[in-house]
Amino acid sequence: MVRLLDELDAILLTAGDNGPNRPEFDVPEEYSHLESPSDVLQLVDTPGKGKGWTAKTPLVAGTVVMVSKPIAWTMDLEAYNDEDEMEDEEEDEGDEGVDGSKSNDHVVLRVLQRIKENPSIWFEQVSALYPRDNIGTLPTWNCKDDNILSQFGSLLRQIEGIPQLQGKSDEIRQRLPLIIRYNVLSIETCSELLSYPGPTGHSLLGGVGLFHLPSFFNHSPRPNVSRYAVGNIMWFVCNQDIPQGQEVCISYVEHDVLCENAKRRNAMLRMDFQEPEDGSGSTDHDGPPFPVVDSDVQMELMEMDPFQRMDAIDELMKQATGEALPEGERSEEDGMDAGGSAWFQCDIQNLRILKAITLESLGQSTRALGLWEECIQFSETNMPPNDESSIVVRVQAALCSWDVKDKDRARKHAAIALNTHNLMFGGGVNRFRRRYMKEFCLNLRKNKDSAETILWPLQ
Ligand SMILES: C[S@@+](CC[C@H](N)C(=O)[O-])C[C@H]1O[C@@H](n2cnc3c(N)ncnc32)[C@H](O)[C@@H]1O
Repeated sequence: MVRLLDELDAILLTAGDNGPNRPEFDVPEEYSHLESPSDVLQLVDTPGKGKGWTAKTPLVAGTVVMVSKPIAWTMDLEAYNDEDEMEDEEEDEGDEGVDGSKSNDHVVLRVLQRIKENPSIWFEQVSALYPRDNIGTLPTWNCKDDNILSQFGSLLRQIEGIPQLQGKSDEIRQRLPLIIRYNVLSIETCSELLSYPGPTGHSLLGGVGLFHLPSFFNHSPRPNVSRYAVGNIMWFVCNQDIPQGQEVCISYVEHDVLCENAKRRNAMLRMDFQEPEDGSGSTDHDGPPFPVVDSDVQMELMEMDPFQRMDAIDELMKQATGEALPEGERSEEDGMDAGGSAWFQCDIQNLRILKAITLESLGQSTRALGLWEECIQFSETNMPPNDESSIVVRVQAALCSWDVKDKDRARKHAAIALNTHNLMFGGGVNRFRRRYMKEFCLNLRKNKDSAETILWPLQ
């Protein structure tokens, strides 16, 4: 994994004007037996859910159950030419609910290209994926890009001419876009990006892909498997002990929205099935339909001078917690008394992170430490067990504690961060230090004595 991370950094360093090249890795040899995980997982049919993976044997937390590379994938950068286009489409998607994204449309073409080159991909992998029947009951593909539609038509005509695929083009035309829609997984390298957005992070390499066996993971709002990617390779790891026979699920939505009520989770899921209501939906206040403090807002805030940023964060925090209305929605009468605006909890968490970073850069490390510890509390209460987000904030809490000379506290946070990381990602302190290298370099702390070499000494 360290080698792959180094290669990713090299790809980013040599990126040209059109962005970085696609990282195309093979599953590392030590994990290749997990491309087909028949020793640990079993496919079963569950009424109402279709096929899904279950544990074939008892699985302990930290077990890697599958490692996979996509049949085909696209980086978002390749699919979207400019930001405006991406924003316009997000608005459209909100209205129409079931429309595919442009990245998905690119994956449709890439999978079709792969089927053309190697027809067995259709027969042995893609055609086995959901939806397999009753496709007439599902919303049809709504591709708005004429160029993609014409390439799709042209590839289908070429496919019709391939002897093994003769008579298949109608089925492929109808099913493939739906297969992509219901099975693609987002690919983001390492969620430590949560605390490290920006042009030198790995966000440029993000995209979506169609995977074969991972497509049989069903969704749960309480997933017992977490996933992470390095380049185009995806790891699936048990985040808790799983008894034999229990269903093994991932979350189709980002972990940081899992603590929202079922109504909001369902809106984020945008699938043809709904998670059952959990009783919390009815108390929803009018809040934004999607999280607000995304990576663009975070970058915008980080570009401000720290004092100005503190004011902006405090103002957003008030809006997020319902103490104030967003700018433009205030009137003389209601002033700041908006009441219950109910933003997403992950927005509040992101604002806490940004505020802690800002306070530390202003030398107010004791106040920052309080916020880092609130972040830990939030992650550990609301995210799936052993979530990477809690490791990220523990790393910061350890470094911040060291800065305020609370060495015991620093060692405690450091040990928990390393142990959790080792459970979910393996590789001991070397891999840990490689993955958090950029976090260590954040230029926040007055104490520049490389606390990381003391807190996480190489063995
Ligand atoms: C990626 S596929 C998962 C594998 C699928 N069950 C199959 O039979 O191939 C996604 C589809 O599985 C079904 N699904 C996944 N999680 C579900 C859940 N928690 N409840 C009901 N259906 C679910 C939905 O039909 C969804 O569109």
